[in-house]
Amino acid sequence: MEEILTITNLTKSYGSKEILKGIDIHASRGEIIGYIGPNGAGKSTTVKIILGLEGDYGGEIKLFGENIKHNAIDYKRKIGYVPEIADVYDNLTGYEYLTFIGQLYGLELEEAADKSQSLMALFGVGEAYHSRISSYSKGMRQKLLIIASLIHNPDLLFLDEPINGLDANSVMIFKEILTQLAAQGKTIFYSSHIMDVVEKISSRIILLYDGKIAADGTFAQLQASNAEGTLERIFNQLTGFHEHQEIGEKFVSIVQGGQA
Ligand SMILES: Nc1ncnc2c1ncn2[C@@H]1O[C@H](COP(=O)(O)OP(=O)(O)OP(=O)(O)O)[C@@H](O)[C@H]1O
Repeated sequence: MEEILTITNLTKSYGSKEILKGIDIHASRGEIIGYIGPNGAGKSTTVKIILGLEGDYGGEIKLFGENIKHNAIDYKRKIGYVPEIADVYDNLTGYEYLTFIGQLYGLELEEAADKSQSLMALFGVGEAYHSRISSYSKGMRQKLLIIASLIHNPDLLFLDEPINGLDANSVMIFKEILTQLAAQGKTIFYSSHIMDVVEKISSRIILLYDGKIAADGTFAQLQASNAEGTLERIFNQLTGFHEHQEIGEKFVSIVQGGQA
């Protein structure tokens, strides 16, 4: 299988805080990798390093066979990214934003416009194409971000909580899009805390915990070597967490004026 992304012994610190303590990740063509871990584990940090948005790291990252340190610009054309929190230019219309992004990636205006309009229509937001983004609902903005990440037909896609705000029908469409993209040989990194979605769509799941890769395998493999049952239970087990009931009870008690 052609290796698209190879991360070897990646380390990253912020000040004296070690976030990534030497992680190894291999991703091949056509894989959908569910990249999970507790809040603050370093998932976004990993993605930002791969995208070249964070420079100061240890270890080696190869994309499409080349070390990203030696090939600073070219590889970015082959990557799409849906950030968890995005600064979208509110004053632009959907048309202006998407054609701007498309042209940044080297598309001609007409091609970018045709693609954008068709993709917005398919996602059920075609009538908002010429409206300002400031008037979009949360889900409409998310659809815009998804389209913007795909407009240049990237080979590698990084998605951070991509279905945030999407309604149930749109989630079904989006899952189908991911399945089709993977079948076309695209590689997808899917970061999310919604465990049942990760469980269903990922061909492989990687769990980042305490700066290291705590698990890496198919859902079936994770079940075989950890808890049987859902990915949520496997996540609880691998992160050593069992106190949800106790914490929830204390929380409600304090809300109601009781003792901690
Ligand atoms: N620019 C920064 N300066 C200092 N610390 C940072 C910076 N960016 C991230 N961190 C710290 O690095 C750690 C990892 O953050 P990161 O955003 O990668 O986590 P995450 O796994 O994506 O979390 P979440 O699931 O909550 O989105 C956190 O402790 C965070 O406070």
